[in-house]
Amino acid sequence: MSDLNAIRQTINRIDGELTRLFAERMGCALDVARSKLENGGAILNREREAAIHESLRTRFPQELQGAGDSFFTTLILLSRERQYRAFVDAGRLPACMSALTQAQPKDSCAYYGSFGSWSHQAACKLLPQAALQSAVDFEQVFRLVGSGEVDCGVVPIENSTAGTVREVYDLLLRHRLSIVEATTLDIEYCLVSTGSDDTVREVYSHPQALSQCAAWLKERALTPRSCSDTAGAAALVQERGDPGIAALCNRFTAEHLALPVLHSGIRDAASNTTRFIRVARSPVCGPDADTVSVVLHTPHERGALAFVLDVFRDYGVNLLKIESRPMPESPFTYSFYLDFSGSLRDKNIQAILLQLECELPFFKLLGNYREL
Ligand SMILES: C=C(O[C@@H]1C=C(C(=O)O)C=C[C@H]1O)C(=O)O
Repeated sequence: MSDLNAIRQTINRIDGELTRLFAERMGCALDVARSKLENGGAILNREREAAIHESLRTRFPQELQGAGDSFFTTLILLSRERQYRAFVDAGRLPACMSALTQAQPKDSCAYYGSFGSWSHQAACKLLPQAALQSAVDFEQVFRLVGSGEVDCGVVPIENSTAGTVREVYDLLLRHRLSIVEATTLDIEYCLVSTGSDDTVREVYSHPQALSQCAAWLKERALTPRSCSDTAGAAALVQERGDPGIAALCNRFTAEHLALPVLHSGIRDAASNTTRFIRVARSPVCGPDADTVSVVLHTPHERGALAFVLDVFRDYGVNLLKIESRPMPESPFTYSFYLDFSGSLRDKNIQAILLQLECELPFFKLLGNYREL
């Protein structure tokens, strides 16, 4: 036991020396940052880092080379993070913030689906005063906003039961739109039909709605049939007047079309919510914005994603979501979509954006917004 105490005392002494050396090295990093600010130059210098690693590797005993390399990788990462903070303190803001606008019009808004769809409901909640316009698919919402025909658009991005709306993520990457607001709706469905429980065999709705009620439908041996959106499905049921078919739609649509409701409150999970985003042509950073969304590519090398996660840990930023999508033009490589807590007004967030923007092969700010 006394041996253990003695060893721990030695460890404490070493930690003390390391602490002093660490602070001294970080001070040097700050001096380097000041020099780079004065004379120009990027913070990341891969050649210099490779040379440091190379020269130190041979100085570690064989069995410590891997750990030693990781130790210096972390040390140098902390040194660069210190420098990005110094850059931000000196007024160097990330390029992705240059497009930020204070306010933008929101008089007109396109939403996905027919009148009465969940996206329509979300648009009514976010913009009760705006002139709303229906769009046949997600892409059309993005096109209407991008071309300036409408000020903004509302689309679903994620459901707590069925998961991510993948097409919307892909559109966010392809189009130059920003997320400016988000909201969640509690989702449950009505089964509407001109027939009855005895006659209905097929149920029409949007694939997401069908998947959120898949068990309910299966239990009753009802065949799911996909169509463009929930409100469109209800309109189809009304048009056809076929007692063999029904639709899953929201109560607003059922009442609007005055369709008989055979069942209500339908959803497989006890809680079922969908998040919607409002997209516009330029990013904003309102005083109450608390969520940042970005999309990035990492190099195809060992530890590339771990680097991104380490950066978030080091800056003390809380990651809310990470989603990956394949990049069809380069098979088996991925775009990563990250949501995290924070505001672009915060210097810590500015520094993390500056670092990711400078150090990754691709980085795009998708928006800074608040969930209403
Ligand atoms: C300190 C510098 O900046 C960065 C950090 C390094 C480090 O901490 O050793 C090395 C190279 C750069 O990526 C530098 O350029 O020397």
